[in-house]
Amino acid sequence: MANSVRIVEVGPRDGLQNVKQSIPTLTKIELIRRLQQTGLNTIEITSVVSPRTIPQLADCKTLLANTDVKRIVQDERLRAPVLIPNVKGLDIALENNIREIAVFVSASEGFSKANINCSVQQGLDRAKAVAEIARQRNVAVRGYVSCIFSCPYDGPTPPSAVLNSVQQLLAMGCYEISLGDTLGVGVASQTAALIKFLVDAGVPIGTLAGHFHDTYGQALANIWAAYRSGLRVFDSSVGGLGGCPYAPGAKGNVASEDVVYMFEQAGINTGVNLDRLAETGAWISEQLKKQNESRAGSALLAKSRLKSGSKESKANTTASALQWIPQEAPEGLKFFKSGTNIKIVLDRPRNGNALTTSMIEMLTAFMEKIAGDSSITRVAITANGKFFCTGMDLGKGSSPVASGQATVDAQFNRLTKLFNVISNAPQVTIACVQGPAFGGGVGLAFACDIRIFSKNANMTLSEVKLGLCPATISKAVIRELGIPFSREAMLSGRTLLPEELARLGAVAKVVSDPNAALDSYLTSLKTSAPRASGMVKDLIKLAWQEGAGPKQEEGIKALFRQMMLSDNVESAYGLKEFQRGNKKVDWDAFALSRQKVPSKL
Ligand SMILES: CC(C)(COP(=O)([O-])OP(=O)([O-])OC[C@H]1O[C@@H](n2cnc3c(N)ncnc32)[C@H](O)[C@@H]1OP(=O)([O-])[O-])[C@@H](O)C(=O)NCCC(=O)NCCSC(=O)C[C@@](C)(O)CC(=O)[O-]
Repeated sequence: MANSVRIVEVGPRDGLQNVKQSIPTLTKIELIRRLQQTGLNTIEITSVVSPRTIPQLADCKTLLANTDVKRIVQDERLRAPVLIPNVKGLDIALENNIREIAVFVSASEGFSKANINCSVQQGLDRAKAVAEIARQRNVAVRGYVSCIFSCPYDGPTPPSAVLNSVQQLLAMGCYEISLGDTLGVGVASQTAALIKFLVDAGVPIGTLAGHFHDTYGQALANIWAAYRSGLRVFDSSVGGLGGCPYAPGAKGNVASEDVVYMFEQAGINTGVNLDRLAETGAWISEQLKKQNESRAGSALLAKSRLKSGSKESKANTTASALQWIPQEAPEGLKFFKSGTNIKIVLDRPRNGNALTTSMIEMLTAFMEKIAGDSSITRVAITANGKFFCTGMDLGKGSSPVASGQATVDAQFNRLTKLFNVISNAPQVTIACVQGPAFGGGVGLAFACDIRIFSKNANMTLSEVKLGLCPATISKAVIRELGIPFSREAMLSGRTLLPEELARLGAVAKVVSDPNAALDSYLTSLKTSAPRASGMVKDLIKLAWQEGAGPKQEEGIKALFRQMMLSDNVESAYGLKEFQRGNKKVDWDAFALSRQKVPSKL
């Protein structure tokens, strides 16, 4: 037996089309982007359908026109089929340079009539018209046959009916036929028997794929039986997204995480990063406010939370432990959300979390994105591994040091933008420094409003030892440490210890468990009103930038007016709560209740 299989991820199409609530296009695009980062090499991205037939995919044109989706579709390593019902849909796909499509037919008359309002043969003729044009345009075509075991209208499906559809789809040029147990009623013995029937009738085993739904909990057993019968391609849906329109409340597609787990545990390679897939399943389930239907995904995430050690697990057992939901994870970074809090984790531990060009840009873009999101009130920055951050990437071939003028200017702009966007964030920013920081890493921590330090963390403004100077970070460093201390620290390049930084007031807490301390600090800030916190930040900025001048006076007056005037909903609410005896207002609940535009996270 070959020891690898190909997983065809159908979540963004088959999964989402069965979800009841409306899903923002950006969420769909983000799902596709995350799936691509798991190593999956086939992702069915959408279906070009009439908005009336499938309202959930009404935004297919917008999605296909999106630049991120276009880039993903053109990625040579990826198959990104789009399901096409007719020639009109194909035209739209071709306009968007789709390189692969899928056509679909039913093996049973009743389902064909109900699903696409025509007979099986008419459906096959329609698929043929689409496939022929696609083939002429060098577009690969995949075929689906639904109701391989049973039809909700006609009952059991004869294997000969499946064979007829498979043979016609192959004849029209489909390179692969996915056999769909649409109702999820089949069992392993039926799966093996059907595959044998098809192969005995001359269907090459290498052209078949399995598409199993989990209505009766049989999907994995069917997949394993199909694998043992020689199939090497399986459709599945991340987080078990989807459902069965004929069995309300029943589970839909088998979860991709469960399939990957099963094969990888059996030593059969899927090429998929299961941890990333599990995080994606949890993320999309959270976005859709639904239960994560993947058992393997849920179990792996629970285990990794425990494993991430005494630190996180201990934190999670304390009263103030926060539940962090994974969000985007661009290279070298991980973003999490918990209520109105965001946690950014530098995640390039092998290189001490040194800041690559892409990390700086992604971090800046993320901070810019959340700056306008009134439902986010705090942002924490922390890191994985031994170091918090070893500063600018100094690696051979990746460092912009000793380059041409344009590269140097671009790096200056990049770093300046990053430190500015953090310094000017409307949210309260907290650096949770879990290990030593160097150069730009020190800048990152000092660009934040507040710092929590692990006992083994420290800071080194090491630039001078490398023949460099702490240029772009100096604004934030001098602001927080003051001129005499900064001068000595920068000139000596010595290690600054947590206690001396705490004595200066530059570090709020020195703790043995920084993750737990971060969670509990964030929880304690629930009683600080978000707009008032923004005003505090403005006051500090006025003192620092306009110290004792007329502009400081004017700025303070403007802020005073803002807080006192009757149209300040926050102070009006705070006062009302105080007068009714509530001394601990939950400002997170207030922020979420006032959110007008849905959060993009
Ligand atoms: C951190 C220790 C003490 C660990 O010292 P160690 O424990 O002996 O470990 P190591 O030196 O073997 O480092 C572990 C891995 O991290 C990598 N690494 C580590 N740092 C970086 C880095 N910056 N860029 C790229 N890679 C880095 C290092 O190359 C190695 O990777 P491997 O060789 O195993 O593949 C040592 O590696 C070290 O001294 N690193 C340099 C730290 C430093 O001086 N950073 C300042 C950078 S300059 C800067 O940030 C300029 C800026 C932004 O401030 C200018 C401005 O303000 O405008």
